[in-house]
Amino acid sequence: MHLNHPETFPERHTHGAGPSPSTSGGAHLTRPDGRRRALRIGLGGPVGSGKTATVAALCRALRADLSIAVVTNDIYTREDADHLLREAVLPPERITAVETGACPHTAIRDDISANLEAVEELEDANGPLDLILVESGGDNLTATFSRGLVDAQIFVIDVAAGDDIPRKGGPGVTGADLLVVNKTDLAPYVGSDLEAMARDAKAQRGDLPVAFTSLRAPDGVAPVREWVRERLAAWAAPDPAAV
Ligand SMILES: Nc1nc2c(ncn2[C@@H]2O[C@H](COP(=O)(O)OP(=O)(O)OP(=O)(O)O)[C@@H](O)[C@H]2O)c(=O)[nH]1
Repeated sequence: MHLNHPETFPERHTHGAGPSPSTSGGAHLTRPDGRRRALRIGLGGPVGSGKTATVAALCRALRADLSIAVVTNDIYTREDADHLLREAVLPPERITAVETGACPHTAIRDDISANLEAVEELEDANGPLDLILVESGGDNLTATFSRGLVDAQIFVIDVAAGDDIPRKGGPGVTGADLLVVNKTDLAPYVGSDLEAMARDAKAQRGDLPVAFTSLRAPDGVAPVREWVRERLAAWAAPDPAAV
């Protein structure tokens, strides 16, 4: 148990390579060697919606072509990082766990220093990287990432938690760059209406994209993977402001 004030001193555990100097703020787009830094994508959403499963599936789907690292945020444990390590989705030195204390959202939205340091150290130790995935600890529907920490954010909800979640809105549902409605395989068992969820999401989000996924299906992460690839292509373009 960690007794530090959770909002001020999130703790961090890095595997493999030791610390290296923190060199750039979250808003800086280039590394000291002039290369563009990795695209940082945050994944947030309620407890158990499938954030870790999505991160694992993305790593498996993209690791052959891309250099990837992951930061996980858990309240008092390092369960998500341990899960990713057990599943061997990436080498250990590419996975860092931040322990956030009581309020997971503060470490990705308010005091982002531990997460920023983690992404910078991952890139310094393993870099140059193409992509860093930052997984939030499971939180409520209001958890969103600071734009100083990530360049784009994915909000993951699941159909088993109720098909009225898109209708209720909230900053994650309305404002995330990609809304993922996961566990579509469970819809028939829990009586969730996927078409109504799609309609409600459209009403809340306008033209912002929505991906329906079942990670139980072969290549079920495909719509998210394709969205990430589009983001990466825009990031590599001469004007990354397009991301
Ligand atoms: N049926 C089904 N189960 C899924 C799917 N995606 C994830 N799960 C399961 O849902 C449970 C929670 O998934 P996680 O990926 O741990 O969820 P999380 O959002 O990371 O959870 P926290 O980190 O605790 O907030 C696990 O048992 C997963 O295997 C899916 O598409 N369909």
